[in-house]
Amino acid sequence: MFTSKLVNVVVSKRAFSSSAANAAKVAVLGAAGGIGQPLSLLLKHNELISHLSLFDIVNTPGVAADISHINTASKVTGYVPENDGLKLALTDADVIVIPAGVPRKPGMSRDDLFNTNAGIVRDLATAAAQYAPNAFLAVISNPVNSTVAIVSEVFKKFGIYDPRRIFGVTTLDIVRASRFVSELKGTNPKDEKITVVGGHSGVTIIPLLSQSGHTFTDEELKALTHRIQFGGDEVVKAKAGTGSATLSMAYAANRFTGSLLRAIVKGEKGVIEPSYVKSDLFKSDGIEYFASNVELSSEGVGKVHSLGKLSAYEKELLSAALPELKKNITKGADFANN
Ligand SMILES: NC(=O)C1=CN([C@@H]2O[C@H](COP(=O)(O)OP(=O)(O)OC[C@H]3O[C@@H](n4cnc5c(N)ncnc54)[C@H](O)[C@@H]3O)[C@@H](O)[C@H]2O)C=CC1
Ligand SMILES: O=C([O-])CC(=O)C(=O)O
Repeated sequence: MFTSKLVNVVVSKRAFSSSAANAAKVAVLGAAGGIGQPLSLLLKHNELISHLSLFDIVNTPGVAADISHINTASKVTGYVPENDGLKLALTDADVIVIPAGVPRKPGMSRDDLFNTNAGIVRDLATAAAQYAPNAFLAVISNPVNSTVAIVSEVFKKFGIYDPRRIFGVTTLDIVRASRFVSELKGTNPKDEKITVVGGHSGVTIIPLLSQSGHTFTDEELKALTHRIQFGGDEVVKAKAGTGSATLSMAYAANRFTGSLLRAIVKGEKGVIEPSYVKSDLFKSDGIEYFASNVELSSEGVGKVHSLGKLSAYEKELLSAALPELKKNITKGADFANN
């Protein structure tokens, strides 16, 4: 009796992680940056994380030492490239979150970051493929519409591609949308469930406000849609050359990572987190990745939800988004394959 109980415990504990029984090793790449630091701070509070592994090209030992004093159970380690730092940071990681790369300055588009960030993401994805081929990977680095394609192509080259494990983090668009709608309607943003689909830049961000349960005048609809699509620009402008959204992004990435961990570590069902993933929704238009509501499972992407009924206005937004999205995806895939 006693022995068999013990065996059961051991078996169920082994079912999940390579690094710990019922908690995960999470690696943050770009952990000393504007997003990386507050994100790591928030992740330190997550009891589903046993080991928080922080990597950046600079300053990570200090960030890790600082965060490691917080009295939650997880272990925190910090690495820089010297002495096999990236390999050590990634080995046995269950989840990899990537906020590495340069942010926008006023006047730039997310695509203007491609020249710098594409190479950074390709190199980090290459290391992930080598040292943590079974990990789930969440890309924050912009342009997300392209960087997800880069990671996917790198993983294909290594023969380890599993589209259920790769996510572009678009949570901030949903966070903003619920906040902006609540400001207009005088509601609690926590109660607002606004669906945002497409990609993560300008016109590729498509809020489905017709599904929000609210009614809007045409003027309100246009203003809200524009604000959700260009919310990132508001922050870039206000920060006046010192960067883009970091704190709200850390909040959003923490929410996304937390949802993913609930699905993959605890096997929780019905966790829906919108994200930019391999999707068949617009396959016939030649579009490989698309953000929509995604039901997470123990394998990562479970069910990709379809868009539901769109208004005439939303159909127009979709028509404007698809060609841009296709261009961004092709650019990323071509980069990784050349
Ligand atoms: N998906 C989204 O919704 C959002 C994405 N972003 C994007 O996130 C990225 C990071 O933004 P911030 O944290 O504000 O920038 P940041 O410049 O403050 O931090 C970036 C960090 O990446 C590090 N880094 C650079 N090359 C690296 C490499 N090869 N390996 C590891 N680390 C490396 C830098 O040392 C730095 O600490 C940007 O591309 C930005 O556009 C920002 C906000 C929202
Ligand atoms: O606007 C930017 O460059 C950063 C970003 O992706 C966002 O805030 O949504």
